[in-house]
Amino acid sequence: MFKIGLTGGIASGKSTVLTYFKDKGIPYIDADIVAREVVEPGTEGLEAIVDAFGSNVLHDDGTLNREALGAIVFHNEEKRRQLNDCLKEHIRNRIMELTAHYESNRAAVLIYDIPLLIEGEWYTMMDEVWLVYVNELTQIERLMSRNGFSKEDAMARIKSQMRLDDKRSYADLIIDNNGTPQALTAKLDTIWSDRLEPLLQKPQ
Ligand SMILES: CC(C)(COP(=O)(O)OP(=O)(O)OC[C@H]1O[C@@H](n2cnc3c(N)ncnc32)[C@H](O)[C@@H]1O)[C@@H](O)C(=O)NCCC(=O)NCCS
Ligand SMILES: Nc1ncnc2c1ncn2[C@@H]1O[C@H](COP(=O)(O)OP(=O)(O)OP(=O)(O)O)[C@@H](O)[C@H]1O
Repeated sequence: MFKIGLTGGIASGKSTVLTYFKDKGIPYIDADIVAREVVEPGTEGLEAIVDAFGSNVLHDDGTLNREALGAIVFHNEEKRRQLNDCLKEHIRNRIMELTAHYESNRAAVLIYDIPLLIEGEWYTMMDEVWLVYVNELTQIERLMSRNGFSKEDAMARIKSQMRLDDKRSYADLIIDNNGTPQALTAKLDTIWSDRLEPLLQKPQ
């Protein structure tokens, strides 16, 4: 199974790229979805968060108050590390479990959408790393408009990740997403026919 690690920075366009390949029927693992699963009520992940941050990061119904936790961790490096420590093992276990599932289903290709692929050293288990790249100005604008964040909040989230420029040297393929959605689709059409279709046609 050929493993592709799709990464980028917050709001650089990973989900948009993933949607293109999902629509083609390629199996995928979305780390943001996994990160939500491991904090559902009753999980060890949520328990660890409450131990570390207190019950004021919960809604009245016991679910995680993501806004409250985000406001803490994206403005405080140490708290963010603490959160990562609470969840990293649970996220890793679930991703490895899903990987085993796709291996046993004899998938030819698996795409991993992992925002912290480089920071979390996931790139070492990938056959290729694909980086969805935008310049910082575009990233700030798209993040502000998608999430309704102030410039300060957008910057705080961007600064909590490795600079996109520093991620470039880890990438086997850089997908520049500074242009229009149509320009992105044209690039993905080429990647599909030049890189993915040949992998899918290889005998298993
Ligand atoms: C802090 C939380 C509750 C905020 O939730 P919120 O709904 O506002 O954001 P969401 O989960 O949709 O994440 C949006 C983006 O933020 C970035 N991000 C998330 N967590 C982190 C982190 N710990 N460090 C740096 N960037 C992060 C990613 O680019 C992600 O795509 C949430 O992000 C979280 O639980 N983070 C810890 C888990 C994690 O590390 N996830 C990253 C995927 S492995
Ligand atoms: N080429 C483009 N032109 C204009 N807007 C775009 C383009 N590509 C993506 N967007 C928009 O930018 C925002 C961020 O894109 P997307 O959600 O795909 O990023 P992401 O990297 O998955 O973000 P996150 O790390 O937060 O999950 C979305 O609102 C999306 O619709």
